[in-house]
Amino acid sequence: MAQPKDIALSTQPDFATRMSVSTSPSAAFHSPPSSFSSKLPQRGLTKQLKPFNSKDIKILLLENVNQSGRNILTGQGYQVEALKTSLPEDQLIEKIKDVQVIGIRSKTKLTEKVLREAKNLLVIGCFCIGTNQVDLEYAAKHGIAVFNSPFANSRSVAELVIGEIISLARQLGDRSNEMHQGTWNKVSAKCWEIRGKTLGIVGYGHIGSQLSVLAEAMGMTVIYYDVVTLMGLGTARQVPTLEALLTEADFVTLHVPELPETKNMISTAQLEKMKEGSYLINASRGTVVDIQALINAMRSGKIAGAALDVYPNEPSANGDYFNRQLNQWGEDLRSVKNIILTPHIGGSTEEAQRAIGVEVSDALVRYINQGVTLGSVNLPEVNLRSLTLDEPNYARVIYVHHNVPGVLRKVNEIFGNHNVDKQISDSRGDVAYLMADVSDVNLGDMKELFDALEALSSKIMVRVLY
Ligand SMILES: NC(=O)c1ccc[n+]([C@@H]2O[C@H](COP(=O)([O-])OP(=O)(O)OC[C@H]3O[C@@H](n4cnc5c(N)ncnc54)[C@H](O)[C@@H]3O)[C@@H](O)[C@H]2O)c1
Ligand SMILES: O=C(O)[C@H](O)COP(=O)(O)O
Repeated sequence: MAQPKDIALSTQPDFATRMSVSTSPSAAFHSPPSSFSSKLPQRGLTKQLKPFNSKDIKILLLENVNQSGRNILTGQGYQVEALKTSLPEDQLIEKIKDVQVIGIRSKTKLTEKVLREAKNLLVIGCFCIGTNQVDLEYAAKHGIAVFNSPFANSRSVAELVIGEIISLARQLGDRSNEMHQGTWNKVSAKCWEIRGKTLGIVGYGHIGSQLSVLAEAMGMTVIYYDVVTLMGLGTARQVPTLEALLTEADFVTLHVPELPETKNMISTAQLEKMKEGSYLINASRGTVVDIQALINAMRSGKIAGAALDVYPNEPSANGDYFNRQLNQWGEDLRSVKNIILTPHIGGSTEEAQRAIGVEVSDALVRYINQGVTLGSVNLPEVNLRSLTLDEPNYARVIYVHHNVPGVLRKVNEIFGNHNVDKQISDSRGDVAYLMADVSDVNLGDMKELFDALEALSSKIMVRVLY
């Protein structure tokens, strides 16, 4: 049976040692889980936990998750099935029934309909930044944690956009296509340096702010619009409205999440506000730009160039799928001049994929083996110091429950005469997460605790690890 070893020393070096990736500014506000902090004094060596009502941990990885991540998961003894593509809904529903863990990227849609069938699912790993493809609320209400990698591909996206700004300003795509057709077409008309031009960044988060620094280093003036008031890096300046940004920028680049408010954020009215002969770049989500409106604006000459990395409908696998069947404007878009079309490769670099593989797999392992939710995007972030080999008869009880009055009293009644060595509880909206380490328990005690918690009306999910 491929299970986490009963009581084993963790042989994984810590994340920061294996991959020198940067940490999110917000990460500094959390204490690191103790499995990260091998240099801190510990009472004993960390014990790897497993469920008392033991089942194999089966994991389905879709969309070609990087080998770095697969190695960590198989190294834990989990059963891992890895596929290169995403799956059509009917096949996904069949496969997801069987697994405790699913790893996806941006294509796999984990809707309520799919998740309803995922009766064994404990946790979802999004091996990417975006989590819009998952019904986060449904998952939370069913005790399914969701993790992502919030910034490991930000630099890759920012670098791609820098390349596109220069390529659009110099019409590189068209010149290269012409040469591939055997045509020598040496022109300077409407080809520009980017020095001294204004870059307008919509969404000044992880990617937008990275891009800001790179663009300024190349002599661009940077302005940005964000719904949150944020300090600009370097001499970048926040503008109060999207309209102010559109009227001032020579290049507009979009780095907002997919939300109802960002759907068609750039459509005919916004394109009309943009400067004559300006450029538009979208490497965020396909729903953010009204593509038919963009085609019209480019045909009229209002917009001099565009780069798109994302589309409302994207195919689940590589192949000749970018056509009218996928998106009805497909062929029109392909016929426009000075438009760079890329197949959602903003985060597709070796560096980013390797780092994401490690970061998300580490989060999954911590969650599966220890119940730690640090970094979860849909459950409260809860951490409890790891159990050690000095604590052999302990059980870690995890109780995910509806956030209603009176639950803690009932839970503590169930703990009854046991000694609760440490306990923590937090809530996020309607869902609360409690973790407690109980000492001096045997397998029979664990079953009793499990059954009693299962019977509570507030229960969403119970796990007992030892
Ligand atoms: N093309 C790719 O391969 C690729 C790779 C990574 C991320 N992405 C996409 O890029 C998006 C941005 O990534 P990030 O890491 O910078 O995200 P982030 O969360 O760090 O930053 C997003 C910013 O957008 C702002 N924002 C939200 N709604 C807004 C609105 N209506 N108007 C203006 N600003 C708004 C937020 O306040 C935040 O500052 C992701 O959500 C993802 O969809 C694409
Ligand atoms: O959300 C993301 O990180 C990007 O859109 C990249 O998605 P991908 O991993 O599917 O390329």
